Amino acid sequence: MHIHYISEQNSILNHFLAQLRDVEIQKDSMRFRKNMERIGEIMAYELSKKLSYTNCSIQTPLGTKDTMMIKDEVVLCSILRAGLALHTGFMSFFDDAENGFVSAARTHGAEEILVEYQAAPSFKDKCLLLLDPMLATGHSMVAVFNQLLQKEQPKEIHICVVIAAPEGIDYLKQHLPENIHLWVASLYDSLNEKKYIIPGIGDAGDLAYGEKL
Ligand SMILES: O=P(O)(O)OC[C@H]1O[C@H](OP(=O)(O)OP(=O)(O)O)[C@H](O)[C@@H]1O
Ligand SMILES: O=c1cc[nH]c(=O)[nH]1
Ligand SMILES: [Mg+2]
Repeated sequence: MHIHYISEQNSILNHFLAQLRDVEIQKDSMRFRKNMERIGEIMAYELSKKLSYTNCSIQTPLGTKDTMMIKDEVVLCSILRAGLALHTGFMSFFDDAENGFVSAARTHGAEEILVEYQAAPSFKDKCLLLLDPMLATGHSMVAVFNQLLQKEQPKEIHICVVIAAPEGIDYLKQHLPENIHLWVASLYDSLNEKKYIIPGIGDAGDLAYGEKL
């Protein structure tokens, strides 16, 4: 698995991650969602550098300009609920991408994952970006991956998360194909006995959309 950390170099990304984590600032759910979006935009830009490109000729009013454009179609697929705000950020940059949504709820202390709702286009021979801000045990991501790829295979796969625990990264390494990319925005988080990421941010879905019953 190719792992890309996008905050190894200091940048304004530090501020957006800090605001996600800040126990006071995160109480403003609009700002929380906006920060997820802005992190999604930064990650989308960094990821775009690793895609395949092909030469296209652009007609201007005064002539033509050869321009390298992204070669493959992109499909953005996020994991409900927390993935939605990250999805908006990616969509703002990959604005001609098709979009898919899959639900995943951790039950019984993250030992079981309930994958129910799935609405996704074909991603055969396309570049599939799987989006979820949190990678704790990795069980949700692997459950969704297996469910999505039951019938067809994409040309390439990029898993995009904001905050990852080492246990989650190891779990993906054990259960997913070698030739996928994992993009991570934060560094140096771990996992507690309740399978929450420490210091983490708390419950991303609840912070973005309200506490679920
Ligand atoms: O790596 P894992 O141990 O599977 O944990 C990560 C998952 O947990 C959270 O979802 P949750 O089940 O809280 O649903 P929500 O996003 O609707 O809050 C988060 O959004 C991830 O999908
Ligand atoms: O810390 C965590 C772990 C899983 N899901 C979350 O939303 N937060
Ligand atoms: Mg949650």
